[in-house]
Amino acid sequence: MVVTFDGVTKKYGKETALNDTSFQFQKGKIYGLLGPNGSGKSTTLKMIAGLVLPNKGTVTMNGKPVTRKMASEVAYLTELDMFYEAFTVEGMIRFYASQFPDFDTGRANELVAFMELDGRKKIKHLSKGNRGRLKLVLALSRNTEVLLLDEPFSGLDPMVRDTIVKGLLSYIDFGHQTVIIATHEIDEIEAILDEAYIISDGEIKGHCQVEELRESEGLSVLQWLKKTTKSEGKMK
Ligand SMILES: Nc1ncnc2c1ncn2[C@@H]1O[C@H](COP(=O)(O)OP(=O)(O)OP(=O)(O)O)[C@@H](O)[C@H]1O
Repeated sequence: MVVTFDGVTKKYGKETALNDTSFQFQKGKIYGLLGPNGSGKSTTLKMIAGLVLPNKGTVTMNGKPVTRKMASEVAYLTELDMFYEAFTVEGMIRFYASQFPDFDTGRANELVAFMELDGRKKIKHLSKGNRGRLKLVLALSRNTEVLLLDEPFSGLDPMVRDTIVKGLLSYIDFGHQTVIIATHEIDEIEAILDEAYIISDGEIKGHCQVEELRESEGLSVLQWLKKTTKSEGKMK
């Protein structure tokens, strides 16, 4: 699935989240969406998921405009709704299986074991980090053409982040899925990214092919980000 932003502006009242922005995400690649707080990363993901519509310009998937009805081709990792607090982890997996025909219950159970989650625990009794793990289980168990991960590692113990990030790779459908990860945890995901965009003040300030950046400029993504934005203090 090719996702294209063409001259997109999104305003929330007087606040401009995206300002006449054009960029593209290609099929089968993993993208990092980087930038300071409030730069428009979450808004970008919400627009692909059809949860927020542009004031100007178009967001398309394979040339078709994204509509408010969340496209079935998109899995969007977001906060778990209060509605689910009384569900157990296993109950949540059953619920997702009933809601999404593309949901792979076998993979979800594997991921629950990989993430060392207790399937019988209620969501309201999970720690923040374990809620984060459950959200990843749910997002990675969908067989969608687009996978959107908004701060997927927030709340995760830094000791296990690395293992989890590496483990994620085995659950991403390479060549088929377009994966977009909005994050400040650049060090952790650097190894899995194909490309990255820097977004700041609602505008694209940089785009790189990660391997090329390493080979031709000898820069890590974090170094490139710092060089491009010259605003290290803004990053976590
Ligand atoms: N529902 C909303 N109502 C009003 N303003 C909003 C809303 N959502 C986002 N904004 C504003 O739009 C701008 C972009 O926000 P967005 O959440 O997309 O940024 P972000 O890059 O994801 O930030 P962070 O890294 O802090 O999560 C910010 O100025 C934010 O305050």
